[in-house]
Amino acid sequence: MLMVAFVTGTCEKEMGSDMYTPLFETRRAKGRVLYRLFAVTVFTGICLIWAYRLSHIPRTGEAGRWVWIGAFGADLWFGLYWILTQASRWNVVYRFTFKDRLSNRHDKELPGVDIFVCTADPAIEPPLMVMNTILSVVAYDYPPEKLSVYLSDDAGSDLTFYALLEASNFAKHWIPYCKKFKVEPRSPAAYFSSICANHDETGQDKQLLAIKKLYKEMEERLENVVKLNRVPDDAKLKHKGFSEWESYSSRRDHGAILQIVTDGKDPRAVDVDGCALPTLVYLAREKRPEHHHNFKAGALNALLRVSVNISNGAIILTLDCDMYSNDSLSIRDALCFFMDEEKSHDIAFVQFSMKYNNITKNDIYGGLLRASKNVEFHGADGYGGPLYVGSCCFHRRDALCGRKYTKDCKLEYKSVTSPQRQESTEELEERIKYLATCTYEQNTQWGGEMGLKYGCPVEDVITGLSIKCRGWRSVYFNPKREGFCGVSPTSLTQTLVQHKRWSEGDFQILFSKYSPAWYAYGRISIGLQMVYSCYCLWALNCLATLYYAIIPSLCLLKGVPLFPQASSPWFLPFVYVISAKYIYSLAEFLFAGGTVQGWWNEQRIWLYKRTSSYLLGFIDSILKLLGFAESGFVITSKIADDDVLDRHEKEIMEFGDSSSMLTILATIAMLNLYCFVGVVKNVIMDAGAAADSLYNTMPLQILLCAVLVLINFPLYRGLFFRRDKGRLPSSAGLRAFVLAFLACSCFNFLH
Ligand SMILES: O=c1ccn([C@@H]2O[C@H](COP(=O)(O)OP(=O)(O)O[C@H]3O[C@H](CO)[C@@H](O)[C@H](O)[C@H]3O)[C@@H](O)[C@H]2O)c(=O)[nH]1
Ligand SMILES: [Mn+2]
Repeated sequence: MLMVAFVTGTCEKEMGSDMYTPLFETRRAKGRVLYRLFAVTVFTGICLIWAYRLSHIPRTGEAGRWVWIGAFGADLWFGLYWILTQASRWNVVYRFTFKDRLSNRHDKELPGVDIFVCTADPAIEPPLMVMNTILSVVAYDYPPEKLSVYLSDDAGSDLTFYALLEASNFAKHWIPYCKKFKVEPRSPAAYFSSICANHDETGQDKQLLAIKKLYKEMEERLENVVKLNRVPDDAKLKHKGFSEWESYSSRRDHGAILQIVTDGKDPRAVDVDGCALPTLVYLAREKRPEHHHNFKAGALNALLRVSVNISNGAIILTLDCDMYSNDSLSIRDALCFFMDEEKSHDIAFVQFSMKYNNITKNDIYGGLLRASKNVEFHGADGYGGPLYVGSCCFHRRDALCGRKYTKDCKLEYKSVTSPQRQESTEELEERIKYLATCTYEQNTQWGGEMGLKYGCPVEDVITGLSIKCRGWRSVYFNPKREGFCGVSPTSLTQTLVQHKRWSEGDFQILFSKYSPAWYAYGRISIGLQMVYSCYCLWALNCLATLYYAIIPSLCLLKGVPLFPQASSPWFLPFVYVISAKYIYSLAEFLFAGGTVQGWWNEQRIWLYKRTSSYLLGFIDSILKLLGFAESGFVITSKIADDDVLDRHEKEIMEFGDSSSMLTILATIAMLNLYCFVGVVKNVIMDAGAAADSLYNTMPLQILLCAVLVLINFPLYRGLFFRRDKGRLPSSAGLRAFVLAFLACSCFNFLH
């Protein structure tokens, strides 16, 4: 193994082709045996807890029988769910690429790569941000004649088109600059802010100033256009493409607009140094009120069809508009997985990890999902591959379009040439526009067996699963320097809304044709079935979590014990399982580069997501199953006011507008505060013996209630002590008071 690792690309060539050296390597995580032993001890603890619950059910007529049965249900659920999560930790693997070998062996015959960037609303996805993403990918270190970038604009906005024209002009300066100075990252905004921070402007000073000036001018123009909400007339006259907007009536009602902004096949398309430019295409598919547009999945499918006729890249990268490339060599990394002579033939997609440039030190909204990024996806990789999460993922075109895996599925990049063309760019645009019309997909397999799946708010996860069910594998690549960098939500409401969409979508997959629970059986490994089930069951977690966040505290106030006494031997498994689980999760978090405060914040966010987003996601899914609701796609906003950003920097929780989700969270927080204060009051009034017996009979309930009060601290602060705009709205607070009071009274009345 070591030997192979040290053979460099050049040696390889000299040794001849009979000596195969892989383009990538897979290493198993260390300490797996230790982890498995640990997991077995926790499992034993869980079994003991189940045994305790079953053997101590109060008899009919005795107090607390129903709450006990409920607690058994919750413990059973948590135990079973914990077992499912073990699949993500049982078989962790890491991947490493050898890009120098790729260059030595394949540099002359690299496949075409098509990059799809999606945007949907210039008001919450600022064109300047989108253009930074576009510029970061047109500047990839890859032969320009093999690189094509497509922007799908679901808003069909001439502002975005204008921005793309501006970006294409700026690219003529930016690409040569990046290549000359080996710039990283290649999103101009990110690059400029990174060098400001480092004060490292030696050597290239003059050119840096020049390119920065060009960028600032572009930035100003784009910001002006957005502010005025219209494109200046002189710009409209300069490019014939704007005439397409003459028949445009609204973002939900317009014809297909296809504009090849830079045609890589045109010899005049060169940068300031005279080098060829990558192809750059703008597409706003047709939208009509009477046709459902299927959100991002519909947009990507239109791009899949249109791009066949323009560049037909064998490899496709899908990107959200807020995820810029952070490493100009990522395409080459991905190709190491697709072009290895022996191990690549069944790899359908390579999901890259991503980082976020707006996450604060202690990550108050848990946006990083550290465990998923650094452990669970590696674990999924060990069983056949990670989920496709929509962005930062390289696909084989044929697999994404519905091809089944068979033994002869080696990537045929040499025979897939980009279409030869006799016609002019305009003629081509006119000829293939119909591929992006509303009616094109009628009576076809698109959205079903072909392309991205329709009807699910997480089109990405279900599409990835269906690809796997057709026999393919995927790979998770999490390099030291992340390949992509994006924006994470900066308010609690946004985080909760995003997770509602995810949990709802994942839950629906469980009941879809591609259910990981039954359809996938025999098609993917059992380990991977478990991994997928974990995500699909996020929503259902709401029930047991709500139970734990409410009932034990109410019982505490009433003096009904739900857990063993401190002196009982049954106390031990509870203490062991709880501490083992949390100490392990803290260790995992710290190991993945987090802080203790960050871990605490993440626990809070899990509680909030489970009790609000997942609950509503669960309810909506049931309504949808019964045919009462339709699934939507609430786009996450990528902008925020200055004072919101300021609070974000200071890690002050931003509650935002009064949504039903905030009311639920506030109700639970109030209820626990009420119970806790009630218990403290009783202890103080009774003093002595009463307090002692309380500590002995209900230590775990006291602990649970205290932790719930402690973890809700930012919420009490937002309700009682803050005056800024990001505080918890008093309407939500008022509703929470009433609801918490009602809950306590009802419980008192029933028991
Ligand atoms: O009708 C739509 C709605 C959204 N989008 C685009 O989809 C992307 C993701 O939308 P966003 O609001 O940022 O959602 P996120 O929750 O951040 O997205 C995650 O979750 C989605 C599935 O719910 C995946 O599609 C994304 O790739 C994944 O990053 C953005 O580029 C949007 O422009 C469209 O193109 N058309
Ligand atoms: Mn996003």
